[in-house]
Amino acid sequence: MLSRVIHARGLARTFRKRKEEVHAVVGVDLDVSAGEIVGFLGPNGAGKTTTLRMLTTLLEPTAGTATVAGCDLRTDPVGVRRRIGYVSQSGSTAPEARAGEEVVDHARLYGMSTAEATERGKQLFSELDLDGLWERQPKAMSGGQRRRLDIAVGLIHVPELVFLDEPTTGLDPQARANLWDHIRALREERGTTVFLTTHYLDEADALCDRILVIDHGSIVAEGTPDQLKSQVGGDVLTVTAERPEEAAEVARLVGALPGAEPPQLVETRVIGRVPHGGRALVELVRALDAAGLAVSGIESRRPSLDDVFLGLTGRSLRESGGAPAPAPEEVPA
Ligand SMILES: Nc1ncnc2c1ncn2[C@@H]1O[C@H](COP(=O)(O)OP(=O)(O)OP(=O)(O)O)[C@@H](O)[C@H]1O
Repeated sequence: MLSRVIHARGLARTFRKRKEEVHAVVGVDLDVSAGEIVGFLGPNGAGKTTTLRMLTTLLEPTAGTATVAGCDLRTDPVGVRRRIGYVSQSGSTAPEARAGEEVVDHARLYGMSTAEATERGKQLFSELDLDGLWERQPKAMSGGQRRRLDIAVGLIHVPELVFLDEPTTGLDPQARANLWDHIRALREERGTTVFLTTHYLDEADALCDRILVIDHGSIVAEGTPDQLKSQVGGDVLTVTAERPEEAAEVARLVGALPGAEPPQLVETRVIGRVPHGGRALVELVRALDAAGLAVSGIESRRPSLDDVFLGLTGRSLRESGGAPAPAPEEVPA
């Protein structure tokens, strides 16, 4: 069995603001194995950053226990800090400093010599596509370069586990995909364990081996992206009636498909859930034909992580600032 790099039980944090109590995290259990890339997904205010700040010793839990990188969070926070890297949402580099100096200064805090830190820093710059930027000030870098510099700072002391808080927020799609490659390379080439928070469903889907979904301070689901999607069950069927007055009849036929759940009708669009999209499509086309009903579009798609999220939290991640789910394939009728 792979060794466990994070093992947390009942981790909780309550904030007290004047007389009000905010239960930001209420009893989180989580396990992360060595070499995993785990995504921590949740809407705004769900408790992601608070959990991360507890696991990285920046915030004391109100309750619960955890070992992180083999050290107890409460009794050996210094041991935890030595073994982990943490890249916060805002990053940690001063805009006026020289990039290389920032990295070396950070390494010196961990007891590395300047020579050792420079060598390792230059190697990291090369791995993270920052060649030629050693003397550059962060304020004169692109958003993607600055984010990769934050990651270089977080990795300079060769941590076995790195926490990334929303690593790609604010980056353009190309810079995001580029950073995903670098995060994958960390695991492939160094065996680094990565625990990251994200708002982006496509990021969690493309990058993470496993996803934990947090809402209102508790973990409400976990699994591989495919496992989570299969929890929703079946396929999503969308049919658009050509004539508005026939939409209700189209909905009736969709609802009558074997194993179908009652469909939703949104203007002329009928959205249903069926156990097997492919089979249902064939039956539906026949039934529509026999009833003389015209449709302008008909599609079947696998549930997206957004469908999972909607089912679990009653909110769409898209509404809470996430990226749109990939577009479904349209099958012209
Ligand atoms: N220092 C604090 N004092 C009081 N309440 C806080 C504090 N920090 C966080 N909270 C509250 O705790 C809850 C969880 O916040 P947290 O930042 O962990 O959420 P999040 O999932 O990281 O959100 P986001 O995606 O917006 O970053 C929120 O209701 C937030 O307002």
